[in-house]
Amino acid sequence: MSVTRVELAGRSYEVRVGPGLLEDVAAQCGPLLRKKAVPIITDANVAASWQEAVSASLTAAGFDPHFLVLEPGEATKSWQMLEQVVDWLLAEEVERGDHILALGGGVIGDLTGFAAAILKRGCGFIQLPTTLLAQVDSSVGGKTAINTKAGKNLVGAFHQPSLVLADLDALATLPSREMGAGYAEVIKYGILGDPAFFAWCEENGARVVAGDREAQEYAVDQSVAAKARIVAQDERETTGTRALLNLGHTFGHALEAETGFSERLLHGEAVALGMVLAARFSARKGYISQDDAARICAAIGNALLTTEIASLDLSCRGADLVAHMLHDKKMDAGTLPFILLRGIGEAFVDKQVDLAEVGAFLDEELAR
Ligand SMILES: NC(=O)c1ccc[n+]([C@@H]2O[C@H](COP(=O)([O-])OP(=O)(O)OC[C@H]3O[C@@H](n4cnc5c(N)ncnc54)[C@H](O)[C@@H]3O)[C@@H](O)[C@H]2O)c1
Ligand SMILES: O=C(O)C(=O)C[C@@H](O)[C@H](O)[C@H](O)COP(=O)(O)O
Ligand SMILES: [Zn+2]
Repeated sequence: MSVTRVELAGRSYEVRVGPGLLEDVAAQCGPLLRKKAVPIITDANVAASWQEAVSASLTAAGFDPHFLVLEPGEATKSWQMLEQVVDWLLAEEVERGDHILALGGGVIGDLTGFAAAILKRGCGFIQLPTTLLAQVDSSVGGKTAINTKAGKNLVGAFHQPSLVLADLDALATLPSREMGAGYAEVIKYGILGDPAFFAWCEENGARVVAGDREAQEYAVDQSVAAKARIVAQDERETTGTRALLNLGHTFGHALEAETGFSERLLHGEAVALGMVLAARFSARKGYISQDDAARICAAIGNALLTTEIASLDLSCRGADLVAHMLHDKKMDAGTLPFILLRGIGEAFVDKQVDLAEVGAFLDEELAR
């Protein structure tokens, strides 16, 4: 098992990565569980594969696990589900000093984390991420949120977990499309800040997605270390450092909104397309070479991810995607900062982007 600490004044916590962590959840969570009853939020797909193991570990240690099993999918990050979760936690008599367990992917982690942030003005929670995406990204760093009609993650809070247990065994039951989507957030760390890791991804990305355990372990460890470093520097995205983790997301969230937050386009798939667009737009602006943009597209495509928005068959124009972007949380006094690239491993925040130019660029991409 490897351990990375997310260093935050007074609220540091461990991210443990390794096999067998869900089967050992009772011992791993140890003193964080103060009461016999343990509230656990999960979804039906995760429950089918992992509820029994988690339940057995807790029961054997004298705990009484109580599960709330939700519908899988992005639509679960909603006001309605938040209300259901909060009402259930209140009925469970969860107190501020208690910990709620989030067993699942980013949807369950973001929703449970937000419920924990607002329940009794803030109680504890533990992330048990079961997707590649959640292990490398969403379980670490304390961004929690739900979606609203206006867009992605628009209501939420920064609320850090007390512990993250990333069990590599969980990846064995993950559908391959979800593995590809998670891989987008892995290669993101290379593209935004680590050319050596990007080169490793070029060589090994296909192995990660195909389920090679050694490659997955390396990818998760490197990603968690990168995210922990950035979050420790800029927890609340105020200095610009954490904003780099939004590489591909301004384009990506607009694509998710346009496709109705549906199965048509998963978050990671949208981020993959968004990073391709950020790379091509950076090349168009002369910030990076066409060769580097092509290298980024090829590395993303190698992991079986779609790299052309034209393949989505959207019936919209560039300006419609730009309209979605105006809800981006990075909007600042009428300008929208974009995360662009000066090179592979050199992302930066560009506050001078002309949205009309973005619209025209997207019209070309939609027609490619
Ligand atoms: N908070 C953050 O920093 C952050 C970072 C990245 C993404 N996100 C959010 O995360 C969400 C996407 O997360 P995701 O990709 O994990 O999606 P998800 O939570 O919807 O999980 C993907 C699918 O895999 C299933 N699943 C999960 N684990 C499984 C397992 N081990 N075996 C079998 N099936 C399993 C789920 O039921 C679901 O159908 C988006 O809402 C995105 O906005 C948040
Ligand atoms: O942790 C961060 O910071 C990120 O930006 C990680 C992203 O992968 C994640 O999708 C995040 O939720 C997007 O941030 P948002 O602030 O645009 O919702
Ligand atoms: Zn993301």
